[in-house]
Amino acid sequence: MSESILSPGGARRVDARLESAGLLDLTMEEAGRAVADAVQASFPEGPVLLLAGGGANGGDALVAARHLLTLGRTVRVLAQPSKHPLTRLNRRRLRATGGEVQPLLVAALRRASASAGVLVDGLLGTGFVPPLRPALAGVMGALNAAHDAGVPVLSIDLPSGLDASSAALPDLSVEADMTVTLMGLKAALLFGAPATRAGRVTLVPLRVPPAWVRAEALATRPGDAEVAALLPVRTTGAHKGTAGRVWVVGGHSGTVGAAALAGQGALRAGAGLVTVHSLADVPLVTPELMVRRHADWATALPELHKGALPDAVALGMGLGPEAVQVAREVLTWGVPTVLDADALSPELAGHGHPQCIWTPHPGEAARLLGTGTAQVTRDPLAAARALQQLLGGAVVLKGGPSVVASGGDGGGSLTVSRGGHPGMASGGMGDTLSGILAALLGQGLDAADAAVAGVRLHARAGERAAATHGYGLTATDVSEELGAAWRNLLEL
Ligand SMILES: NC(=O)C1=CN([C@@H]2O[C@H](COP(=O)(O)OP(=O)(O)OC[C@H]3O[C@@H](n4cnc5c(N)ncnc54)[C@H](O)[C@@H]3O)[C@@H](O)[C@H]2O)[C@@H](O)CC1
Repeated sequence: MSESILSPGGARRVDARLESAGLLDLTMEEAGRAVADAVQASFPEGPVLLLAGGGANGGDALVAARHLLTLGRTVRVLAQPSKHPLTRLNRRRLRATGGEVQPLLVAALRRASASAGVLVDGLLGTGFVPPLRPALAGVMGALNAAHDAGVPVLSIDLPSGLDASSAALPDLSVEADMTVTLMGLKAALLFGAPATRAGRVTLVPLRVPPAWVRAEALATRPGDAEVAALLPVRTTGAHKGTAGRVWVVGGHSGTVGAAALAGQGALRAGAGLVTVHSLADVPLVTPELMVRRHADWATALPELHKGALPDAVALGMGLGPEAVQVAREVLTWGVPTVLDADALSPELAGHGHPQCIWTPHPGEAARLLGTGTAQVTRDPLAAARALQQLLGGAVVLKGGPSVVASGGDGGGSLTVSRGGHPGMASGGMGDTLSGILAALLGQGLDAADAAVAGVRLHARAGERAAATHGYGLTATDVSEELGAAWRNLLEL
């Protein structure tokens, strides 16, 4: 199932629709109940200490407290005063069912947390507008101190203090072991240092009309079954000429391995015939790979153009200083093309076509956009969208997780990949990905589908290889798991 990623503004607009339909009370009830269920399932022992802020995030905590009470748990609630009508209503409901609500004071929090089995953070959700007001800073400091002392913390919607739409870490935010996020994912739960504050994230979609949420989604995160549906299917009559002919254009003195890895990735992602074109001597990492060494590109490219062109090209991996010139010419062929590494230059903006996939990492993205890497990593969704507008085709902004932006009617789409492994942070991984993407283009996928499927395939292969190699993972290990990763996606 595809999951939606919501901005605070998007969540607010769904909220407004729920309110005008008279459903907001039921939604808060469902949210609070889901939080109580998560507490029961993951933290079944000891008293539950719930902290409720003044907004609807606090309202969710009050609903959770009522359910936990009726389940027989010992419950302690510390709450800020609230003007929110539903939060006030749920405070009355909690009291009416025997729950006590005390003021949210640092001293009371310190006392109660000493014996708590779990602490529930319902202070701030998507309604938080930075910067944090000092009154809550002391409370959050005491909450984090309890966490450091070993009390597990469950945050509602997102850890308090995080800006839902930003991947930048604020000075102070709650450190959670688990986050129950509501209706849709939030960018802060997926990217950068804020994501590490959230612990294990569980999405509770809530029974809200899916179309309302989809209409507000900044981006989606496709499920594996949806990715599997994009993968090419062969007929029994398939042969090497119909399974995609891929050219890898890359490699230079000292960086020939990059082209070889891309070639290997393409073969392992199902390409029928893969030829590496280079000015350098490319090692035959896989004997099935064909290699053509050229004297110079000025002569080689027109010659190649005169013959049968391939179904897809991967270009730029270790290609060196001539990459932009080579890319300019290859792009005129109109063949589906993956542009990576040295070919990721702002000079190529306007030279691409709809069947191009551009694959920058954050540093390359910053260079393309004329900005800093920090700006790219602070908001990878916005950066991916801006790159797609600059370059056209599909863009894979690589990272953990990667973002795919593609064009099209209605403004195109943004998807966030799932999975992968930190062991994939090693040289050559991007080269393998370029080969995979070219193989999928060569097997007939369009740029957007190839990008989404290829990134997930790469991540899944990385997960498999990491099970054996951990942080010692190499790009070759990932390539070797590609066939099994493909099977895993299909076997769901
Ligand atoms: N449809 C939805 O969007 C749903 C939302 N729900 C909950 O509602 C939350 C959003 O509720 P709200 O919009 O009421 O907002 P929040 O409850 O997230 O935040 C508002 C509260 O935070 C305080 N606050 C804001 N900025 C602050 C700052 N800089 N320093 C200190 N305090 C600050 C405000 O004074 C107010 O008390 C979600 O995160 C989620 O937990 C759920 O009830 C389920 C349905």
